[in-house]
Amino acid sequence: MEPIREKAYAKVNLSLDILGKRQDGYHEVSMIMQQISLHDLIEISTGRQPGIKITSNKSKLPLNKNNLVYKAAEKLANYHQIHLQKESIIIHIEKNIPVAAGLAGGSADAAATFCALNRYWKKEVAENDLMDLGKEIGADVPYCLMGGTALAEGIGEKLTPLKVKTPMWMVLVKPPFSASTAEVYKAFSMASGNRRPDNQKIIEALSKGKLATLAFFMENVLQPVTTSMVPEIEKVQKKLLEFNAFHAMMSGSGTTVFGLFKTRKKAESAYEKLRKIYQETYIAHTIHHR
Ligand SMILES: C[C@](O)(CO)[C@H](O)COP(=O)(O)OP(=O)(O)OC[C@H]1O[C@@H](n2ccc(N)nc2=O)[C@H](O)[C@@H]1O
Ligand SMILES: Nc1ncnc2c1ncn2[C@@H]1O[C@H](COP(=O)(O)OP(=O)(O)OP(=O)(O)O)[C@@H](O)[C@H]1O
Repeated sequence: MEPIREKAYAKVNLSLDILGKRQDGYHEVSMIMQQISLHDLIEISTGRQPGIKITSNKSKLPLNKNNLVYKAAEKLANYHQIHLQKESIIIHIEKNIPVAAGLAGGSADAAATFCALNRYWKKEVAENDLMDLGKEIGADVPYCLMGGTALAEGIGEKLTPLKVKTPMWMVLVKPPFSASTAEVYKAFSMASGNRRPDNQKIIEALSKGKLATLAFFMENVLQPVTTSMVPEIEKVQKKLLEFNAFHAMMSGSGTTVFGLFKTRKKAESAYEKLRKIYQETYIAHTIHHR
């Protein structure tokens, strides 16, 4: 049988606002999510030994139960009442998305695993049920299942798809330091007075293709928090702007910074310069389903 392949696309946060903290420690957010062409590849094939085996081209990735792909397989098997120990499946993760970078690489892999395994087992799951299973794995997983451009509220699971008039090119730079999402949220203070995004204005700007307005209202309230841990973020942002990005901002809890460009040519020119300075530099465009 031919292996089943599914692309797992990364995301960037065009905005990230925090509205409050819940009893369970999670934060109420309001953020605009954008899927991008940078992707991992999930490949399912039949193995020889019983159980699930995870392999990857990236040596540092956990290949055990801590991998979000394993958690996704476990949850989906449970839902379909399939006994994983009686299966013999190899899940290969071709990792291209930088790890612990604010680009939801692990969440995207989990979402793609759901889709690939449903095809492998020839099963279907109602969209709502799949979203609920995803939420149990991570706050970004429901969005990764939906893709495209969306407003994400609640802890990130309440999704509204958005219209975008103009696709965009971007260059992403992951400084050689990471930050833990949990630690960044923990260090955030509601009283910080950090600059906040105006999501309604961003939504309008996206639908009309008004890039200057979009740039004016984009903010990530976690950026100053992560920057205090990894000062390199500010340097990268300045470099992206110096190389003609019309806006540059940190994605998610960081540490990746992305710069938006008016043309593919401008993005390519910045990419060529930045990759000589930072090893983890990527070029991508936005992905739109509707
Ligand atoms: C930073 C973002 O990537 C922005 O899109 C997400 O908000 C985080 O999504 P994620 O990594 O899928 O998050 P999870 O794996 O569910 O949670 C990781 C940790 O981040 C914190 N967390 C996450 C989401 C949220 N709305 N509030 C939080 O406080 C919690 O401490 C949690 O223990
Ligand atoms: N399939 C996977 N891909 C990447 N990381 C994984 C995976 N499974 C588990 N992890 C672990 O999860 C942690 C976070 O990885 P991930 O790349 O998803 O972070 P992130 O891009 O910051 O996500 P987010 O933007 O959702 O906060 C890493 O420390 C890694 O060891």
